[in-house]
Amino acid sequence: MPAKTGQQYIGRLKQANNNVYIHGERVDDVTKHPAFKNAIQSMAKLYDIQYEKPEKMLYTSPTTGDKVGKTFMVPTTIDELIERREAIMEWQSFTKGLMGRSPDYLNADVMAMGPASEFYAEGDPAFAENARNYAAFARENDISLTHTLIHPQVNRAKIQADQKDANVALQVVEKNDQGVIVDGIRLLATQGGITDEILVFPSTVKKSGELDDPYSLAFAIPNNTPGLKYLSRESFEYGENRYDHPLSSRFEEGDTIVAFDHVLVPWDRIFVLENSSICNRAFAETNAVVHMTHQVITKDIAKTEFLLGVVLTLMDSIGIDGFQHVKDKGTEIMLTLETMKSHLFRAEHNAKLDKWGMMTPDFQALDAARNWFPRIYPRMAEILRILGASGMMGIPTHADFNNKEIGPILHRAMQGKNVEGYERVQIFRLAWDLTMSAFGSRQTHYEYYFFGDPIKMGMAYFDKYEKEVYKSQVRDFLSSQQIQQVNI
Ligand SMILES: Cc1cc2nc3c(=O)[nH]c(=O)nc-3n(C[C@H](O)[C@H](O)[C@H](O)COP(=O)(O)OP(=O)(O)OC[C@H]3O[C@@H](n4cnc5c(N)ncnc54)[C@H](O)[C@@H]3O)c2cc1C
Repeated sequence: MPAKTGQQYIGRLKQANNNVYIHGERVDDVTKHPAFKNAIQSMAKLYDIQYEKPEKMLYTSPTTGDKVGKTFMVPTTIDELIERREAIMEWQSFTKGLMGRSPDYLNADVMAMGPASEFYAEGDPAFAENARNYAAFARENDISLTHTLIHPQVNRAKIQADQKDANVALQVVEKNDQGVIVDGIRLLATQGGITDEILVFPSTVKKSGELDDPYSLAFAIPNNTPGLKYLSRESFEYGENRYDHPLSSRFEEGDTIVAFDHVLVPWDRIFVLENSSICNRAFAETNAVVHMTHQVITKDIAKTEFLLGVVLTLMDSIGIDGFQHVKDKGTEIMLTLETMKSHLFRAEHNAKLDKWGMMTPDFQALDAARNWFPRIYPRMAEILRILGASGMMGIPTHADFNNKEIGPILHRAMQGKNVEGYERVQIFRLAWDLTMSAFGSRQTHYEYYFFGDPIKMGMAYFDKYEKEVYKSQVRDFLSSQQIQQVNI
C-alpha cells in the first residue's frame, strides 16, 4: 500500500475507535473531540504533504515498488541520508518543531529495526524475524506510532521489583499459545490514542540485572487492542481561534498514561521478552538512537529558526532591537542555531556505513547536540519572555478587538513601532503561546526531558567521553618543561 493521505489517517482513527479517556469520560471519536481534533488535523496535513511534494517525501519501496514515505527509507549513502533529513525537515517546517512526536521520530526507530533485526535474535531468532517484518509492515502501511518507555514515578529510590506495589509497572503475567499477556502502567505516551499503534520499548537504564527482567519488554500492538487504555491529561488547547492561540490550536499533541489491562501481545509482535540486558543495549546497538537523534536535531533546528524569527519580529515591533543587551540576547539564539546546524553538518558528512549496512551519522556530533539542546532551550524561552516583558501579558483577544466599544481603544493602546495594535498583539500572542501558555511551558518541559533526564544523560556522556587524549596532552606538556624536581 502506498504512503497514506491525511484523510486515510483520519479514517483509520475513526475505524479503530481507540480507548481514549479525558476529563473522566471515554472519547467517542477523537477526530471530532475538541482536545484532539486539531492535532489530528495537523498530523493529517503532514501525511498530505507527502503527496504535495512526492519528490521530496516519497520513495520506491524496496519490496513492493509502491511509493512509500521517505522517513522510512534506509539510507545507504550520505546523499540518501541527507535526502531523508530533507524529508524530515519538510515536516518540521510545517510544525515549526512543535510536534515532538510527528511520525518521522518513531519512523526512524522502526526503520532501524529492519536492517538491524538480527540484534533481536539474541533473545530468540523469531524476535529478529518479528523486527524485520514489523519494519516492513510499518513502512508499507505508513503506520503512525506513539511510544512508551518509562515506569510510573512511585519511588525512584527503589528498583521496580522492590516497589511497594511492584505490579504497577507493565510486566508479563502470562504466556500462552497466542502470545504474552501483559498488565500494568507505562508513561508517558505523547499522542497516545491518536496514532495507529503503540511501540513499547524499555528505557535504557535497567541496572538491576535479572530483577529488572520481568519489566524488560519490547513490542508493538494496535492502539485498539482490547484492554489498552489511554488516559489523557487535560488539553492545553483553550480554543480554536488561531489569533488567540496560534500554536496550541494547531500543535497540542497531548500526553497520556498508558494502562494495559491484561493485554494480549501476539508472539509475532514481540521483539524483546524479559531480558534487561538486551533492552539496555537495543537502541545503541541497532543504531536506532543515532537515526532518532538525527531526526530530533533536525526538529531542534526548525524550532530554533522559528523561535529566532519570533524574537526578531517581537524586538522589531516595539523598537528594542537597537539596545545592547537585547542584541546580545538575540545573538545567544543565533549562536545556538548556527551551532546546531554545524553539529548536523558534521554528523551527516562524517557518516559511515554501520555493520547493518545503514549509512549512520556521526553520533559524536549528534550526541553533543542532544545533550546540549535541553540545557539551552529553557534559556531561549526565557529570552523571549524577558524581551516581551509586559507585552506577554497585555494580550487582548480577537473578540476584544472586535468589540465596538473597547476594540478601538485596544487598537490604539497596543500599537507598536510600525504596526497597529491588532498586529502587535498577534506577535505577542504568538510569543506567549510559544513560551508561556500551558502549551508553551509544556514545550520547555518537553525539550528538557526529551531524551530523558538531562542530568543522568550528562553523567553518562561524561563517563563515556574519550578523556585520556586530553589528559595525556597535559601530561606531555608538563613533562616537556623539564623542571627539576625539588628535593624536600
Ligand atoms: C512533555 C513530555 C512528553 C513526554 N513524552 C514521552 C513519550 O512520548 N514517550 C515516552 O516514553 N516518554 C515520554 N516522556 C517521558 C520522558 O522520557 C521522561 O520524563 C524522562 O525520561 C525523565 O523520566 P521521569 O519523568 O520518570 O523522571 P524521574 O526519573 O522520575 O526523575 C524526576 C527527578 O528526580 C531526579 N532523579 C530520579 N532518579 C534519580 C537518581 N537515581 N539519581 C539522581 N536524581 C534522580 C531526576 O533528575 C529528576 O529531576 C515525556 C515527558 C514529558 C515531560
